[in-house]
Amino acid sequence: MAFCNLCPPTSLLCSKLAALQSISPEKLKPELHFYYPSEKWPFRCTCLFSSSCSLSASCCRASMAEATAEVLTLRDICGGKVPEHILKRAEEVGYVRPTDVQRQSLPVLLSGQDCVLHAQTGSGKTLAYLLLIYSVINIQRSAVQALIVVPTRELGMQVTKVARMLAAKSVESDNMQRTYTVMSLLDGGMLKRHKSWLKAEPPEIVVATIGSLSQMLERHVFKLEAVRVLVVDEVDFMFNSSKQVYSLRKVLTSHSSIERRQTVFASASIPQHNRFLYDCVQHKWTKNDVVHIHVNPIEPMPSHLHHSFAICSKKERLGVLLYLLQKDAPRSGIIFVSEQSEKSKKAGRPPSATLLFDFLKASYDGDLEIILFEEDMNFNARAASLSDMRQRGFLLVATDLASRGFDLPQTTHIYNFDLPRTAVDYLHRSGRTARLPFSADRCFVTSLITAEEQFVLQRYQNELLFQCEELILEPFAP
Ligand SMILES: Nc1ncnc2c1ncn2[C@@H]1O[C@H](COP(=O)(O)OP(=O)(O)OP(=O)(O)O)[C@@H](O)[C@H]1O
Repeated sequence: MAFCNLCPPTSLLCSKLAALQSISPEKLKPELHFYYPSEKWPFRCTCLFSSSCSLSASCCRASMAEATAEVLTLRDICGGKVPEHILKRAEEVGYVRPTDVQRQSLPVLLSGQDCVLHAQTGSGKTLAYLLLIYSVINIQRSAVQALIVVPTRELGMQVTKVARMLAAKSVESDNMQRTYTVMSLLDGGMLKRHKSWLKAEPPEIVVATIGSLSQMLERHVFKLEAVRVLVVDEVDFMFNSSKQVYSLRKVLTSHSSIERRQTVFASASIPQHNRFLYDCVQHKWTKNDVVHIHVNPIEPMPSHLHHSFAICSKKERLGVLLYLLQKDAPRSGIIFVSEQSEKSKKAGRPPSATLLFDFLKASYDGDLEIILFEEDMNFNARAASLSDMRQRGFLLVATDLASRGFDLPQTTHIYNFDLPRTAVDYLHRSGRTARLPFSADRCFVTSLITAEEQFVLQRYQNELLFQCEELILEPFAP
């Protein structure tokens, strides 16, 4: 039985399936028979992930996903490549079974190829790229070896937390106990202190917002020459942001080179992804053979989300929201409000998030803590809000600043008090709920819209392929 060394899961899968007599070929998808047609099934499978494989890679992956879903663990996929203490720690915190994106991407990532991870919100992309990072860094080398670029301070804090949690156990190296160090280089942070730290004892992993990272690179505080993995999370947002795109391009092409590093881009939304992949190669953001791991392309939204809308006038909205909060009794919820316009700022009006927050403070009589999170708050106030959210049930009033990257798995309800500006924003707001990968519990997204906005919501439904049900509010009169 010869297996391609690029596809360790294949050999494992075969031996596991062989051992597990209970799984018969009939239980698997028909495409799989095509690859395993012989009587000796499953021993004929060889190089499903190999680049020399003549069969369609995506087809292979889809079939593999079906089969591996039943038997493989994260340890099966990563064992021998990701250090044992990291895998143990992952298991201790409950990461045993791989999610779809982890199952499909890890073999490719661990084989060293550049990747675009394109999978639903809450699908576990962070763990996928962190396991890759821990598989390549060398604890004996004192240099920044992995860099994760994120769009916001809050997402950076979260990624840092997961990275540190995985590296919590120390390893023995040169007769010393060492742990991997993870530095967060985030806007609003103590850059002076970080500067000394970077010079004295460079961490193996840096998680950075592009503003702070660029400052450090321009001042030659550190270089990216030893970086072996470069991840850009929420990549579509970063390339779309006029403030971030210039610096990001510089990091990708001037400060480091594709030849020396493995590049990973991640997001739940990559509009016009074929064009993006073309640009990746053309602009040398990735190598030519970058792999697009697209999980659930025909279902961009998590399936156990229930979407609804209530039609009401702008004046009625506060009353309707209060009514819905009482009726739904969320475990925790996020209420999204539009960002304040420049015109309204100039006129000296308070942001609508603050107005709604004040209203709920005065009128909501449920058990949840009302918390505010918006652009105008300083970084300390934002951090305080985040820590409040982690401690008890909450109703968070937020702008789209909270629509990407926040991982608060206890959130059961999302309310769009203002309709998001784009379908992509709708997707990311909705993705702040349904964040327990193996749970079938239903979570809810409700939009409060005027009759005129109904066609906008319909457009989002067409684009994101989901159904939205109308809530009939009668006999309630807000
Ligand atoms: N293998 C796993 N087993 C159990 N839970 C997991 C696993 N992988 C990830 N999770 C959990 O799933 C949740 C979502 O993961 P993560 O934040 O990585 O999603 P994401 O794909 O980056 O989402 P987004 O695009 O919204 O940022 C987290 O709470 C994480 O702890």
